[in-house]
Amino acid sequence: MPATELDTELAAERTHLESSRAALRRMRDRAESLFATGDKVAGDSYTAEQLGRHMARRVKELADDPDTPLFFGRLDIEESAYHVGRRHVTDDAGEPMVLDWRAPLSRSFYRASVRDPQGVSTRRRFGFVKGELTSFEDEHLDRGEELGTSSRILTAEIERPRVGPMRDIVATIQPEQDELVRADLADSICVQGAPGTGKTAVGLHRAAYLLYLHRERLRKSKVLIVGPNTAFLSYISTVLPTLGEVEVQQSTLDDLVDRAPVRGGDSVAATAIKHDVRMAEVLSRSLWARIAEPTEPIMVSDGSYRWRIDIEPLRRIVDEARREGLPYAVGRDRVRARVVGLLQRQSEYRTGNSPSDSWLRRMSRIAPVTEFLERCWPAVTPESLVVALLTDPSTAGDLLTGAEQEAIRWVRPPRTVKSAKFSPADLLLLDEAAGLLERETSFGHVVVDEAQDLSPMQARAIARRSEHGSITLLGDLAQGTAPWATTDWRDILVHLGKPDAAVVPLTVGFRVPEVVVALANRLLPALGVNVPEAVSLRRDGDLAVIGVAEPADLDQRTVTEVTDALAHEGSVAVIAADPAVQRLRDRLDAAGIEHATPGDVDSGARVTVVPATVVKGLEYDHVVVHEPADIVAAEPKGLNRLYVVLTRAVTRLSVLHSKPLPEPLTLS
Ligand SMILES: Nc1ncnc2c1ncn2[C@@H]1O[C@H](COP(=O)(O)OP(=O)(O)OP(=O)(O)O)[C@@H](O)[C@H]1O
Repeated sequence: MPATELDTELAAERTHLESSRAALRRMRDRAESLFATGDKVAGDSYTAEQLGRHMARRVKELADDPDTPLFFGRLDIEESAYHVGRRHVTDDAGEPMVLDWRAPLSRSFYRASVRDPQGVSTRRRFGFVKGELTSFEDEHLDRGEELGTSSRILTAEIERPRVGPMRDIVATIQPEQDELVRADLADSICVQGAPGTGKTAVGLHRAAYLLYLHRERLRKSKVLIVGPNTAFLSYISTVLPTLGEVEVQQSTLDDLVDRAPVRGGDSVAATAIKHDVRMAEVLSRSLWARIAEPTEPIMVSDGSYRWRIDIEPLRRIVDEARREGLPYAVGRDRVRARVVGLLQRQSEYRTGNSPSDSWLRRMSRIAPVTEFLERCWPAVTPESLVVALLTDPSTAGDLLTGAEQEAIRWVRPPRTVKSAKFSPADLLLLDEAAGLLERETSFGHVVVDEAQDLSPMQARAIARRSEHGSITLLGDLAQGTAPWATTDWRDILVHLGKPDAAVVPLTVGFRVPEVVVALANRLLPALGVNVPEAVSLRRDGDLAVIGVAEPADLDQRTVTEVTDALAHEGSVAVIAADPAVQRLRDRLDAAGIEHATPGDVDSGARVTVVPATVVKGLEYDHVVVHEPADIVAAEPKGLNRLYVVLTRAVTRLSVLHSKPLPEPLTLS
C-alpha cells in the first residue's frame, strides 16, 4: 500500500476508534442513568435489587480502559467491514460498530485461512501503543496471502516485556487455541500442553466465551476456576475482568474444600494414603455400615391414642431407602418422613381427620421416632465420620493394609469431634464425607489449571462440583510435582467423572525462547512421561549457565545477576529452593534492591523472589535460577520441579550453580 493511502486508511481507522469510544461512552451513560432510576421503575424492592445488580454489572462491563484498544481487528466480508474487539459497541441506532470477539461472526477472525476463507477477503490486525492505534497489517485471503505465526503484530505481542499480572490474548488467539476456546459447553476437554503453550490463557478465554454464549444459564449455575495457589490466582485475576467478565469464582483447591480450620499435619505416608482413591471407599463403607436392621417396633403415645409400627414395615422402609441410592442424610430424612407417614395413616384411620402440620412436626421429632432413627440410620456429620475413622482406622478392613491403618491412626485422638485437629489432607476426607451425606451443588462449568497435580481425592472433590456441568482440564504431565501426579490423563479423567473427555495437545510455545526450551527439554526423557515437546515461536532470548567455584559466593553472584538483569526492560525473578529464599531476600535488601513476593501483583518492584514450589504457571522476563541441584534434591519429583522452574523465562534465563548440575541437564 502506498504511504499516502496507508496514512488515509490509518486516519479512517482512528476516526472509527474515536467514534466507537464515543458510542461506548453513550452506552455507559445510558446504563448509568437507568441504574440511577432503576429503583423508581421497579415494582418492589426485590426487583429493584435485582435490577440494580444487573445495571451495576452492565455499567462495569461498559467501562472503557483507555490503555486497552477497543478493537484489534477487522474483517472485510463482501462489501462490509466488521471491527472485532473486546465487547459489542453499537451506535445510537443499534448498528454494530465493534463486534464482540465471541460473536459467531468474529470466529472467522481467528479461523479464516487461505484454504478456508469463510467469506473473508481481508483480515486486518491493528497495532496499538497504549491504546493509540499506530499501525495495521493486512492479510488478503482472497489473494492467497496469509501470515500465520509470522504476523509482526503477533510477534510483538509475544515478545513484549511482561510486567504485572497476566493479560488477555484476545487479539492473537491462534486457530488451534480458538478451537478449544469455542468448544461446546457440553464438551469436557483436557488440554495437554507443554510450558507456555497458552493453556491458562485458553482456559480463561473459554470461561469468558461460555459466559457470553450461555449468559443466563451460567449466571445461575456459575463458572469456577481452580488454580494451584493464591499467587497463581492473583496473577490471573485481572484477565476475566478485562474481558468484561466479573462474576467468575476463582479458588485454590485447598479453599474449595475448607470446611474446617487446618490445625494439624500429617506424615508423608499418611498424606499419600489420605489422597488415595481407596479412602473414598473406606469412608463410604464406614458410613453405610452404621445402618442397622430394625429390631423393635415403634410405639408412640399420642394423647389418648397409641400408634405402633411393626418391625417388618420398618425393615421395608430402611431397605427401600438404601436401595434408592440417595446421599446418606437425604436417605435419613426420607426414612423419617415415611415413618411419620405411617403414623399419619393410622391417625387418619382412627380419627377420620387429616392431622395438622404441627402434629406432623411433633411426630417427626417425637422420642420413639428419633430413637429408632438413631438406632437404624443414625445422624452423622462429616466431622464425626472422619474423626471415628482416624481414631480407629481398623474400620477400613481389608481396604487398607495394617501398616496403612497405623500410618493414619491418630496418636492422640481428640476428646470431642469439635476439638479435632484436622490436617490439610483431612479436609479432603471431610469433603468426601460431606459428599456422601448430601449432594454438592454443581457448577455449570469448571476450569482446572495445573491439573496434572490432582490427586484422586482432589479430582473427586472437583467431580462433585461439576457433576451436572462440564470441565476444562489444563495441564502438562511433565510438570507434575505432587507425589501422586499421574502419567496418564485418563486416570484423572476417570476420577473426575468425565472418562470420555478428549485429550487435546497444544505444542506451540509462546513464552519460552528456543534456547531455553532446548535446555529444559533435556530433562524430558528423565521425567517418565510421554508428552509432545514444545516448539517455541521465539527465536530470540538468551541462556547463561554460570558455574560459581566457591559455594559461599553463590548468593552474592545471584544478586549481581539480578542487578545486571535490571538494566533490561521487564520483570526479574529469582527462583530458588524454598530454604534459600529468605537468605536471598536478605541479600537483596542489603544490596538495596526492592523486591516482591509472588502474588503481590500490585507491587511496583520489578524483582520477585519465588520459592520453587509456588512458581507454577507464572512467568518473568528474566529468570535467575539459584542452585538447580538444591531444587531437585528438595522433593521426590525434584526433576519435574526443575523443569517447571526452567520454563518460566520469557526472554532470558540465567542458571547459577556451585554444585554440579543435575545429570540430565549436562547431557547435550
Ligand atoms: N495466542 C497467543 N498470543 C499471544 N500470546 C500468547 C498466546 N497464547 C499464549 N500466549 C502467552 O504465552 C504465555 C504463556 O501462556 P500460558 O501461561 O497460558 O501458558 P501455559 O501453557 O499455561 O504455561 P504453563 O504450562 O507454563 O503454565 C503468556 O504470556 C500468554 O499470554
